[in-house]
Amino acid sequence: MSQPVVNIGMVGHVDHGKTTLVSALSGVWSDTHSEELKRGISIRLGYADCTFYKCKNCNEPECYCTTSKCPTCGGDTEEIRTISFVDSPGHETLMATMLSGAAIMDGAVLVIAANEPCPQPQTKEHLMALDIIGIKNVVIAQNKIDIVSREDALKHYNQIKAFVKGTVAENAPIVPISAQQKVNIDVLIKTIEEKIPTPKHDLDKPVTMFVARSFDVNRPGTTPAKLSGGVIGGTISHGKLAVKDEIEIRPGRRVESENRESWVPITTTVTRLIYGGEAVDIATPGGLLAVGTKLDPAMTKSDGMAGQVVGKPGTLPPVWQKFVMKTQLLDRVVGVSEDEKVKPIATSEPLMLSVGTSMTIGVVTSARKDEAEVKLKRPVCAEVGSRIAISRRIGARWRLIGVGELIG
Ligand SMILES: Nc1nc2c(ncn2[C@@H]2O[C@H](COP(=O)(O)OP(=O)(O)OP(=O)(O)O)[C@@H](O)[C@H]2O)c(=O)[nH]1
Repeated sequence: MSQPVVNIGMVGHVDHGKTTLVSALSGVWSDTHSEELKRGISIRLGYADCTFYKCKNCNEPECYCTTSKCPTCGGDTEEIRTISFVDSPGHETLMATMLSGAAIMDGAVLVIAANEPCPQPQTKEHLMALDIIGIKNVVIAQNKIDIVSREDALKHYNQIKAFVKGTVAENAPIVPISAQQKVNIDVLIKTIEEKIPTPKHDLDKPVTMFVARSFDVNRPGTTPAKLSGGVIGGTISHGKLAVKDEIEIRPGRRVESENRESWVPITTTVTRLIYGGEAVDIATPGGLLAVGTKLDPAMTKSDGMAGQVVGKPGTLPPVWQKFVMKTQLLDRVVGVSEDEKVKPIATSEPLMLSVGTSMTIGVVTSARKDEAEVKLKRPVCAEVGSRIAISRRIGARWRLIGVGELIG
């Protein structure tokens, strides 16, 4: 397997088949967290790498697969590219996790099960999140066609068409599949190849990596072999990282002294770089990377470092404890059964802000017409101009209400 070059998100309503599809494409379960197995829903972001191949013999019709020998004719294939799938949870309470995953997606597969009317609430909410974060390359997988009649599948297809009208997915191709029975997976691969290109990466800029997960080395089954020390997982957005590099992690760790808190950047050394279980000496953008470090595993366990940003010392963007953002609110709150109107942002209200892979609560200290000043519970490391997904607590849940831009 070569190094992955693109991250593709699996998004959509709970139980519509995202994890099953990642498994059908990659041959592995993207997440085997014990709590998730018990509850039967994805709780954290799942990851899996998958190499796509094209058969050299079966040209009519073109044959795509995930194995180096063609499953149809047994002939040789050529490798196209390796993809990292980011499997997001579809449950409504886990929207923040979905948003932090969306920050590292270059494109997305919106999975919509054909045996339920479309749209379901998180089908809407996830599509809106892609729109807000600016993910334009979307493919729709109309899943579970094995359990509906042809007539119902067509009716459902038309529901999808009506639902995506006027959204970022208006022209997204819709591929009917069965992830469980592995039907039409080759067509889905071909469509992903056509619709979700590899982004252009700048290798000359100083390296920036967004941390989406982190582990201690003791988590069974998931930590690549031969790693010691704390492991951070995420994606490089530009630049390169090499084994033995000195790195800085920001905002870093919280320090409290004389009742005042501050955040101190962490420095450490890269000991291993691993893509999909394989060690490399140099890591480049695209794909999900595990970085072995000399950090104390207690710091990295249970996603403790998620939301941090990694770079060479002295090169990372500023850390903000408060900032002003330009805001643009949605007309209606999506993701609830009855859409309701979005009220303006008010002074003193808490908002959940997703900036890159970081999620933080920001209390509004001043609300103006299209701007809000917020004081953050946890600081973020971000460039001026970064996009911010804004959620508000409505009932018992955080709901996406708009998008912001960090202006200073
Ligand atoms: N009949 C049928 N069942 C499917 C298909 N794909 C998935 N399923 C089943 O649907 C259920 C949910 O599948 P998951 O892959 O866990 O769904 P998910 O979207 O990842 O769920 P969350 O991550 O919790 O939101 C499981 O019982 C799967 O076996 C399919 O193509 N056909």
